[in-house]
Amino acid sequence: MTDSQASARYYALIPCAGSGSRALAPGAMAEKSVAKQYQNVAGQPMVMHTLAAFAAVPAVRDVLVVVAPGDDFFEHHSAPCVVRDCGGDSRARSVRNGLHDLFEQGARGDDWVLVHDAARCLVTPAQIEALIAACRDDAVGGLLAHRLPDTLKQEDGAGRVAATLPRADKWLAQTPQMFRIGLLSRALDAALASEPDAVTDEASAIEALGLAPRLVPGSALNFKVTYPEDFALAEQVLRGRDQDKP
Ligand SMILES: Nc1ccn([C@@H]2O[C@H](COP(=O)(O)OP(=O)(O)OP(=O)(O)O)[C@@H](O)[C@H]2O)c(=O)n1
Ligand SMILES: C[C@](O)(CO)[C@H](O)COP(=O)(O)O
Repeated sequence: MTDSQASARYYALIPCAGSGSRALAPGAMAEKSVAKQYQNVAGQPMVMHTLAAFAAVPAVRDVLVVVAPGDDFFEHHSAPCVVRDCGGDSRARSVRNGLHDLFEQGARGDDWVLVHDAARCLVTPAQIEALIAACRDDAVGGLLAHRLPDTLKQEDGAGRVAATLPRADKWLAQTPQMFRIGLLSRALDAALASEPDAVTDEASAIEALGLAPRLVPGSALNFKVTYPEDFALAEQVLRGRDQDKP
């Protein structure tokens, strides 16, 4: 093990500044709805489950949650994290702003950051630890991902199938995504300056530098709560885990 591997520090950064527009029930008004990540799932606001998973990973020294400007949720909820209201108008901008904050807190460029969606509340400590174990000696870093389980269709633009695509090499990107803070910060700055709409996750910014992040098998259950029906599924999984506890 090199000196830098031995002294590596791991931060978690949780982008939590979205609104969850796709999660609204039909007819619901966005301005009257609680943001998706704060809705109750299995007895707690969704983000609290996410934070509990990271709090159970001893390697993670600090968790930074990036919320939208003016968001006062954490003034009423106590959680083991630092909260900054530097969220941006896209996920990538929220993450980039959070990385700047980590530097201000004393993080170094060669420290690792695990970026994880607040809305991916089913992640487990074991999955986070598996990602760290797989990437800690990697020159680039990597992400949890899930092999595509279904046949993949391309649409013709009119609601019909244009083609069936090969899927053996296709994965669904999940989070956490783990990269060195300095590298990720440079990658996001460059991606946001050139193709801001294409940078939907951290790995895509790293890929744009010509690097190949490692794919680490996650789980179908580490899904992002995105659509209205996802809440019930997340609730069932979390309640099932509670029942399994001794
Ligand atoms: N400007 C934004 C947009 C999203 N996120 C966060 O990024 C994660 C993944 O985003 P997703 O859930 O896909 O996006 P939302 O914007 O919340 O939902 P939607 O696209 O349906 O409006 C979420 O934890 C969300 O809070 C963020 O921090 N800043
Ligand atoms: C980062 C991400 O969770 C990977 O699947 C996802 O891309 C975030 O959601 P979005 O809809 O792209 O904002």
